[in-house]
Amino acid sequence: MMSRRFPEAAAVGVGGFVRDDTPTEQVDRREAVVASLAGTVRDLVDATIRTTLGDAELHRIRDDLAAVVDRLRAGQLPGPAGIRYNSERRSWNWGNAVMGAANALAPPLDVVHDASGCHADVDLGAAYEGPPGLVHGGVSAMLLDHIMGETASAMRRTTFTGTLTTRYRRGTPLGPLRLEASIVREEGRKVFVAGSIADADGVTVEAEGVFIQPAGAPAADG
Ligand SMILES: CCCCCCCC/C=C\CCCCCCCC(=O)SCCNC(=O)CCNC(=O)[C@H](O)C(C)(C)COP(=O)(O)OP(=O)(O)OC[C@H]1O[C@@H](n2cnc3c(N)ncnc32)[C@H](O)[C@@H]1OP(=O)(O)O
Repeated sequence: MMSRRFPEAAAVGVGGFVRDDTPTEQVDRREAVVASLAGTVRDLVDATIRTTLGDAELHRIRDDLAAVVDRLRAGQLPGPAGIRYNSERRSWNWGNAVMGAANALAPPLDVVHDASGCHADVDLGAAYEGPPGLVHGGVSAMLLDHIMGETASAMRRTTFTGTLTTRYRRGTPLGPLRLEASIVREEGRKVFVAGSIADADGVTVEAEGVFIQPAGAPAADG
Protein backbone atom coordinates (compact mmCIF):
# COMPACT_ATOMS: atom_id res chain seq x y z
CA MET A 1 0.00 0.00 0.00
CA MET A 2 1.66 3.21 -1.20
CA SER A 3 1.47 6.25 1.02
CA ARG A 4 2.55 9.83 0.40
CA ARG A 5 1.39 13.30 1.30
CA PHE A 6 -1.40 14.86 -0.73
CA PRO A 7 0.45 17.76 -2.46
CA GLU A 8 -2.29 20.22 -1.59
CA ALA A 9 -2.11 19.19 2.04
CA ALA A 10 1.64 19.78 2.05
CA ALA A 11 1.05 23.20 0.47
CA VAL A 12 -1.23 24.23 3.32
CA GLY A 13 0.86 22.52 5.98
CA VAL A 14 -1.81 20.04 6.98
CA GLY A 15 -0.98 16.37 7.30
CA GLY A 16 -3.34 13.49 7.07
CA PHE A 17 -4.36 13.41 3.40
CA VAL A 18 -2.85 10.08 2.47
CA ARG A 19 -2.75 8.52 -0.96
CA ASP A 20 -3.81 4.89 -0.54
CA ASP A 21 -4.14 2.72 -3.61
CA THR A 22 -6.61 0.26 -2.19
CA PRO A 23 -9.09 -0.42 -5.02
CA THR A 24 -12.50 1.25 -4.57
CA GLU A 25 -14.35 -2.03 -4.47
CA GLN A 26 -12.16 -3.21 -1.59
CA VAL A 27 -12.62 0.15 0.20
CA ASP A 28 -16.39 -0.17 -0.14
CA ARG A 29 -16.33 -3.69 1.26
CA ARG A 30 -14.15 -2.71 4.21
CA GLU A 31 -16.29 0.39 4.84
CA ALA A 32 -19.39 -1.79 5.15
CA VAL A 33 -17.59 -3.97 7.71
CA VAL A 34 -16.30 -1.09 9.88
CA ALA A 35 -19.66 0.71 9.62
CA SER A 36 -21.41 -2.40 10.85
CA LEU A 37 -18.97 -2.66 13.79
CA ALA A 38 -19.39 1.04 14.62
CA GLY A 39 -23.18 0.63 14.46
CA THR A 40 -23.00 -2.04 17.14
CA VAL A 41 -20.67 0.12 19.25
CA ARG A 42 -23.20 2.95 18.86
CA ASP A 43 -25.89 0.58 20.17
CA LEU A 44 -23.53 -0.22 23.03
CA VAL A 45 -23.20 3.48 23.90
CA ASP A 46 -26.99 3.91 23.90
CA ALA A 47 -27.51 0.71 25.88
CA THR A 48 -24.88 1.81 28.42
CA ILE A 49 -26.54 5.18 28.94
CA ARG A 50 -29.98 3.64 29.37
CA THR A 51 -29.15 0.47 31.32
CA THR A 52 -30.98 -0.23 34.56
CA LEU A 53 -29.15 -3.50 35.33
CA GLY A 54 -27.55 -4.06 38.72
CA ASP A 55 -23.97 -3.24 39.65
CA ALA A 56 -22.70 -6.86 39.64
CA GLU A 57 -24.00 -7.45 36.11
CA LEU A 58 -22.46 -4.18 34.93
CA HIS A 59 -19.07 -5.24 36.34
CA ARG A 60 -19.31 -8.51 34.36
CA ILE A 61 -20.30 -6.67 31.19
CA ARG A 62 -17.39 -4.26 31.69
CA ASP A 63 -14.97 -7.22 31.86
CA ASP A 64 -16.46 -8.73 28.68
CA LEU A 65 -16.06 -5.41 26.88
CA ALA A 66 -12.48 -4.97 28.10
CA ALA A 67 -11.69 -8.33 26.47
CA VAL A 68 -13.24 -7.11 23.20
CA VAL A 69 -11.12 -3.95 23.34
CA ASP A 70 -8.01 -6.13 23.77
CA ARG A 71 -8.99 -8.08 20.62
CA LEU A 72 -9.37 -4.87 18.62
CA ARG A 73 -6.03 -3.59 19.96
CA ALA A 74 -4.29 -6.59 18.38
CA GLY A 75 -4.17 -4.58 15.12
CA GLN A 76 -4.19 -0.79 15.25
CA LEU A 77 -3.15 2.26 13.22
CA PRO A 78 -0.37 4.21 14.95
CA GLY A 79 -2.57 7.35 15.10
CA PRO A 80 -5.86 8.83 13.89
CA ALA A 81 -7.42 7.64 10.63
CA GLY A 82 -6.93 10.87 8.61
CA ILE A 83 -8.36 11.25 5.12
CA ARG A 84 -7.32 8.68 2.53
CA TYR A 85 -7.94 8.69 -1.19
CA ASN A 86 -7.11 6.47 -4.15
CA SER A 87 -6.41 7.12 -7.82
CA GLU A 88 -10.12 6.71 -8.63
CA ARG A 89 -10.83 9.77 -6.40
CA ARG A 90 -12.61 7.59 -3.86
CA SER A 91 -11.82 9.17 -0.49
CA TRP A 92 -12.61 7.92 2.99
CA ASN A 93 -12.25 9.42 6.45
CA TRP A 94 -13.56 6.72 8.71
CA GLY A 95 -12.50 8.45 11.93
CA ASN A 96 -14.26 11.78 11.28
CA ALA A 97 -16.17 12.96 14.37
CA VAL A 98 -19.34 13.68 12.40
CA MET A 99 -19.44 11.30 9.46
CA GLY A 100 -16.71 8.72 10.07
CA ALA A 101 -18.00 5.27 9.12
CA ALA A 102 -15.84 3.62 11.80
CA ASN A 103 -16.55 6.22 14.47
CA ALA A 104 -19.29 5.27 16.90
CA LEU A 105 -19.22 8.82 18.31
CA ALA A 106 -20.37 10.11 14.91
CA PRO A 107 -24.19 9.99 14.53
CA PRO A 108 -23.12 9.37 11.60
CA LEU A 109 -24.11 12.22 9.32
CA ASP A 110 -24.81 11.14 5.75
CA VAL A 111 -24.28 14.39 3.84
CA VAL A 112 -25.96 14.79 0.46
CA HIS A 113 -24.66 17.46 -1.93
CA ASP A 114 -27.54 19.08 -3.83
CA ALA A 115 -27.99 22.00 -6.23
CA SER A 116 -28.08 24.64 -3.47
CA GLY A 117 -25.56 23.16 -1.03
CA CYS A 118 -25.85 20.18 1.30
CA HIS A 119 -28.47 18.50 3.44
CA ALA A 120 -28.54 15.55 5.81
CA ASP A 121 -31.20 13.68 7.73
CA VAL A 122 -30.09 12.43 11.11
CA ASP A 123 -31.73 10.75 14.10
CA LEU A 124 -30.05 11.72 17.37
CA GLY A 125 -30.45 9.43 20.38
CA ALA A 126 -29.68 9.57 24.09
CA ALA A 127 -25.92 9.99 23.52
CA TYR A 128 -26.43 13.52 22.18
CA GLU A 129 -28.51 14.89 25.05
CA GLY A 130 -27.80 18.24 26.66
CA PRO A 131 -30.88 19.67 28.39
CA PRO A 132 -33.33 16.85 29.20
CA GLY A 133 -34.70 15.40 25.96
CA LEU A 134 -32.92 18.03 23.89
CA VAL A 135 -29.79 18.02 21.74
CA HIS A 136 -26.63 19.38 23.40
CA GLY A 137 -25.85 22.82 21.95
CA GLY A 138 -22.26 21.80 21.22
CA VAL A 139 -23.47 18.80 19.26
CA SER A 140 -25.73 21.06 17.18
CA ALA A 141 -22.77 23.36 16.51
CA MET A 142 -20.56 20.39 15.61
CA LEU A 143 -23.04 18.99 13.11
CA LEU A 144 -23.58 22.44 11.58
CA ASP A 145 -19.82 23.04 11.41
CA HIS A 146 -19.42 19.86 9.44
CA ILE A 147 -22.24 20.25 6.96
CA MET A 148 -21.41 23.93 6.44
CA GLY A 149 -17.75 23.04 5.96
CA GLU A 150 -18.63 20.42 3.39
CA THR A 151 -20.80 22.98 1.64
CA ALA A 152 -17.95 25.51 1.55
CA SER A 153 -15.53 22.86 0.31
CA ALA A 154 -17.98 21.77 -2.40
CA MET A 155 -15.93 18.59 -2.91
CA ARG A 156 -13.23 20.55 -4.75
CA ARG A 157 -11.26 22.68 -2.31
CA THR A 158 -10.04 22.69 1.27
CA THR A 159 -11.65 25.14 3.67
CA PHE A 160 -11.33 25.50 7.42
CA THR A 161 -13.85 26.98 9.80
CA GLY A 162 -12.80 30.55 10.60
CA THR A 163 -15.88 31.67 12.51
CA LEU A 164 -19.10 29.83 13.29
CA THR A 165 -22.03 31.68 14.86
CA THR A 166 -25.07 29.76 16.09
CA ARG A 167 -28.45 31.09 17.16
CA TYR A 168 -30.48 28.61 19.19
CA ARG A 169 -34.07 29.65 18.54
CA ARG A 170 -35.66 26.91 20.61
CA GLY A 171 -34.70 23.55 22.03
CA THR A 172 -33.81 20.91 19.45
CA PRO A 173 -35.55 17.67 20.41
CA LEU A 174 -33.69 14.37 20.22
CA GLY A 175 -35.03 12.28 17.33
CA PRO A 176 -35.23 12.88 13.58
CA LEU A 177 -33.75 16.17 12.35
CA ARG A 178 -32.90 17.81 9.05
CA LEU A 179 -29.70 19.80 8.48
CA GLU A 180 -29.25 22.17 5.57
CA ALA A 181 -26.46 24.45 4.39
CA SER A 182 -25.82 26.72 1.44
CA ILE A 183 -23.20 29.20 0.25
CA VAL A 184 -24.30 32.80 0.72
CA ARG A 185 -21.35 34.52 -0.96
CA GLU A 186 -17.63 34.31 -1.55
CA GLU A 187 -14.96 36.98 -1.09
CA GLY A 188 -11.46 35.97 -2.08
CA ARG A 189 -10.50 33.01 0.09
CA LYS A 190 -13.55 33.45 2.36
CA VAL A 191 -16.72 31.43 1.83
CA PHE A 192 -19.79 32.63 3.76
CA VAL A 193 -22.21 29.81 4.52
CA ALA A 194 -25.66 29.65 6.14
CA GLY A 195 -26.93 26.56 7.89
CA SER A 196 -29.88 25.31 9.91
CA ILE A 197 -31.24 22.43 11.92
CA ALA A 198 -34.97 21.73 11.81
CA ASP A 199 -37.39 19.30 13.40
CA ALA A 200 -40.90 18.54 12.10
CA ASP A 201 -42.11 21.93 13.40
CA GLY A 202 -39.41 24.01 11.71
CA VAL A 203 -36.02 25.54 12.35
CA THR A 204 -34.49 25.17 15.83
CA VAL A 205 -30.93 26.40 15.19
CA GLU A 206 -29.61 28.86 12.59
CA ALA A 207 -25.94 29.36 11.86
CA GLU A 208 -23.63 31.60 9.87
CA GLY A 209 -20.07 30.68 9.16
CA VAL A 210 -16.96 32.00 7.48
CA PHE A 211 -14.93 29.18 5.97
CA ILE A 212 -11.48 30.03 4.70
CA GLN A 213 -9.31 28.47 2.05
CA PRO A 214 -5.87 28.50 3.64
CA ALA A 215 -3.26 30.63 1.91
CA GLY A 216 -1.39 28.48 -0.60
CA ALA A 217 -4.35 26.22 -1.32
CA PRO A 218 -5.44 26.14 -4.98
CA ALA A 219 -7.98 28.77 -6.11
CA ALA A 220 -11.65 27.85 -5.87
CA ASP A 221 -11.88 26.84 -9.48
CA GLY A 222 -8.32 25.63 -9.85
C1 LIG B 1 -8.25 18.84 -4.60
C2 LIG B 1 -9.50 18.96 -3.79
C3 LIG B 1 -9.39 18.56 -2.37
C4 LIG B 1 -10.69 18.67 -1.70
C5 LIG B 1 -10.59 18.22 -0.33
C6 LIG B 1 -11.91 18.33 0.24
C7 LIG B 1 -11.84 17.75 1.58
C8 LIG B 1 -13.17 17.83 2.15
C9 LIG B 1 -13.26 16.74 3.09
C10 LIG B 1 -14.15 16.74 4.02
C11 LIG B 1 -14.94 17.93 4.33
C12 LIG B 1 -14.85 18.09 5.76
C13 LIG B 1 -15.63 19.28 6.21
C14 LIG B 1 -15.03 19.62 7.52
C15 LIG B 1 -15.94 20.48 8.29
C16 LIG B 1 -15.32 20.74 9.60
C17 LIG B 1 -14.47 21.94 9.50
C18 LIG B 1 -13.53 22.02 10.63
O1 LIG B 1 -13.75 21.52 11.69
S1 LIG B 1 -12.11 22.86 10.34
C19 LIG B 1 -11.30 22.80 11.92
C20 LIG B 1 -11.56 24.03 12.73
N1 LIG B 1 -10.92 25.17 12.15
C21 LIG B 1 -9.61 25.38 12.29
O2 LIG B 1 -8.89 24.64 12.94
C22 LIG B 1 -9.05 26.58 11.60
C23 LIG B 1 -7.89 27.15 12.35
N2 LIG B 1 -7.51 28.43 11.75
C24 LIG B 1 -6.72 28.49 10.68
O3 LIG B 1 -6.22 27.49 10.16
C25 LIG B 1 -6.49 29.84 10.09
O4 LIG B 1 -6.73 30.82 11.06
C26 LIG B 1 -7.42 30.11 8.87
C27 LIG B 1 -7.10 29.12 7.75
C28 LIG B 1 -8.90 30.01 9.24
C29 LIG B 1 -7.16 31.53 8.36
O5 LIG B 1 -5.77 31.64 8.21
P1 LIG B 1 -5.14 32.49 7.02
O6 LIG B 1 -3.70 32.65 7.34
O7 LIG B 1 -5.49 31.86 5.72
O8 LIG B 1 -5.93 33.83 7.20
P2 LIG B 1 -5.51 35.31 6.81
O9 LIG B 1 -4.61 35.27 5.61
O10 LIG B 1 -5.06 35.99 8.04
O11 LIG B 1 -6.94 35.91 6.42
C30 LIG B 1 -7.59 35.62 5.18
C31 LIG B 1 -8.94 36.31 5.23
O12 LIG B 1 -9.78 35.59 6.15
C32 LIG B 1 -10.17 36.44 7.26
N3 LIG B 1 -10.09 35.63 8.46
C33 LIG B 1 -9.01 35.06 8.99
N4 LIG B 1 -9.32 34.33 10.05
C34 LIG B 1 -10.65 34.44 10.20
C35 LIG B 1 -11.56 33.89 11.11
N5 LIG B 1 -11.15 33.08 12.10
N6 LIG B 1 -12.86 34.19 10.98
C36 LIG B 1 -13.30 35.01 9.99
N7 LIG B 1 -12.48 35.55 9.07
C37 LIG B 1 -11.17 35.28 9.19
C38 LIG B 1 -9.17 37.56 7.27
O13 LIG B 1 -9.73 38.73 7.84
C39 LIG B 1 -8.88 37.71 5.80
O14 LIG B 1 -9.92 38.43 5.21
P3 LIG B 1 -9.59 39.60 4.14
O15 LIG B 1 -8.89 38.89 2.99
O16 LIG B 1 -8.71 40.54 4.84
O17 LIG B 1 -10.94 40.15 3.78
